[in-house]
Amino acid sequence: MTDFDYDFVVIGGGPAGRRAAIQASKLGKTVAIVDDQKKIGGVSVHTGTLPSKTIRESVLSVTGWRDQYFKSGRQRSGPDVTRDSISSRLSTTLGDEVEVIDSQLSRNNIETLKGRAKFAGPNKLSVSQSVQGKTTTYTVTAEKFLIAVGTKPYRPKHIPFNGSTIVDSDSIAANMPMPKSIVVVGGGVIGLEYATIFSTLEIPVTVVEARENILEFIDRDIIANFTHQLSERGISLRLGRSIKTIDVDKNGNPQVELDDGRQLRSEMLLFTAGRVGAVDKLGLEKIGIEPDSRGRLTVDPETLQTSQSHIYAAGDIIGFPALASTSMEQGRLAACHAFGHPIKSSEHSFPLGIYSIPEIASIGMSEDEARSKGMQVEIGIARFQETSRGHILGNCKGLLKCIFDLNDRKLLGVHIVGEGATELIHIGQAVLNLNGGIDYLSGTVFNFPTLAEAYKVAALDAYNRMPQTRLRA
Ligand SMILES: Cc1cc2nc3c(=O)[nH]c(=O)nc-3n(C[C@H](O)[C@H](O)[C@H](O)COP(=O)(O)OP(=O)(O)OC[C@H]3O[C@@H](n4cnc5c(N)ncnc54)[C@H](O)[C@@H]3O)c2cc1C
Ligand SMILES: NC(=O)c1ccc[n+]([C@@H]2O[C@H](COP(=O)([O-])OP(=O)(O)OC[C@H]3O[C@@H](n4cnc5c(N)ncnc54)[C@H](O)[C@@H]3O)[C@@H](O)[C@H]2O)c1
Repeated sequence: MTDFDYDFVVIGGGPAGRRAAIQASKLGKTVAIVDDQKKIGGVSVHTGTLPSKTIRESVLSVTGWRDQYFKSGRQRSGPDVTRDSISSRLSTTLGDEVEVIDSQLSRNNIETLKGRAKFAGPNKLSVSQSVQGKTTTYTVTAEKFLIAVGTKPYRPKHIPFNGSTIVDSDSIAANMPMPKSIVVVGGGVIGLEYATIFSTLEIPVTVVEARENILEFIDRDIIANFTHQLSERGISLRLGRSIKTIDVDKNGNPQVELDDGRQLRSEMLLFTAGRVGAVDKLGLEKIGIEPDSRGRLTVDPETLQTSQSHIYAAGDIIGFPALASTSMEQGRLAACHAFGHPIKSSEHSFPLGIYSIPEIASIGMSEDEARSKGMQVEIGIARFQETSRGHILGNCKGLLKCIFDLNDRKLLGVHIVGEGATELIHIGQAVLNLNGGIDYLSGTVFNFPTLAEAYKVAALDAYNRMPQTRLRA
């Protein structure tokens, strides 16, 4: 048998890589993670999930957003106070997170190798690290590998990124700007999360989205409520519009020309039109693996093996759904398969959570999807204003929508917009995945006063409209 330095080497210290490494170590394997950043954690900890959610929480707190209903106006803090508050919260939150990760890895005897990994052969990586301008390179061998290198912002060549007035989401996470106005190009998840954060700071926001609708994977009633809330706040949505040119004027301010000839001017432009796999200089040609045009890798969805059976891939690099939550589970599945403990990937629906202001969350089928499959459905809707908790919070604009199968009374989908949506969705997730339905939700007792009570209100709403013959005696 060939001697390798490690049983398993993971490239990338994000959620997929870390979960895989810990799982392999629990199975008694020798494991190393190679990561090219100063601190472990990946996009999730340093430029993506955690920074954006921490900035959001900080902005909600500094603006008194959650209390606005009871106050005559919103709190106004100067940009310096806001920026200081964000940066101190970011430094504490991310610092704590890195400490926990470091401790988990060391408790599990996982070695962390700092540097950029590149395949030098089927079982060989070269790792290069630059310290004070001097690059050192060494070789590491392993029996099996996981590619969990994640993604980076898509930066087309014709966009004049300059790191100050024309930026991507990495720049925002590194240094939260306070522009006087902002244009966000790309009304996807990242664009809308940041657009609503800026708007909460009372910064005028215009979102340009090439498609006719935003977030097409979310139920349309939820999007109607969401876009209504955005327009009430003055966020301008330019849907079905693409960018003709983006330039900077003599003051360095972005100037956008849309395909209909309209001009948009602002102090800053955030470009969030998707992400691409971080596969450049990974030496994939040395191992016969070819990425697609967006740098993503194809794997067997059951085993997470690439075309080379000893090389696995997981996380954002394999594409949809590209979430921290699903990446972790993919990493675990890959490690279990690699070391003889295959587990079946869950057939259960997973939730989506969008941390815009207000939040959106969703699980299962949308109404359109169920109807397009020819299913007979009944819909139950609860507005947060129908719950006492909504009144106590002064936050009544939320909506919870349940979709039930009219024939077997089972829950098919839940869609929520409003405070707490990303937490509330897990009640729907449990009921849906355990095959529950309208009888459970309408007959169960929820704590009072809670927003969770909206599930009961929605279930009763649907129940009252169901044809009598289908109602249980
Ligand atoms: C702004 C933003 C907000 C987000 N919010 C959410 C959210 O709220 N909820 C959610 O579930 N998901 C969210 N995501 C998505 C989430 O961050 C990703 O799904 C997750 O980070 C993917 O994890 P990963 O393990 O694939 O790799 P990543 O977290 O991308 O980490 C990959 C690591 O590998 C390193 N690397 C790359 N190439 C090499 C190489 N050759 N050698 C060594 N190291 C290398 C990278 O530098 C990085 O450290 C968000 C993403 C962004 C950008
Ligand atoms: N809460 C969460 O779970 C969360 C939060 C942020 C990011 N993420 C992850 O990050 C990934 C990337 O997010 P994203 O928002 O960058 O990508 P995305 O693919 O979700 O959205 C990009 C949007 O930009 C639009 N677009 C593309 N080119 C355009 C152009 N030239 N002009 C105008 N619009 C254009 C697309 O139509 C699309 O709606 C997501 O798919 C998601 O997996 C998740």
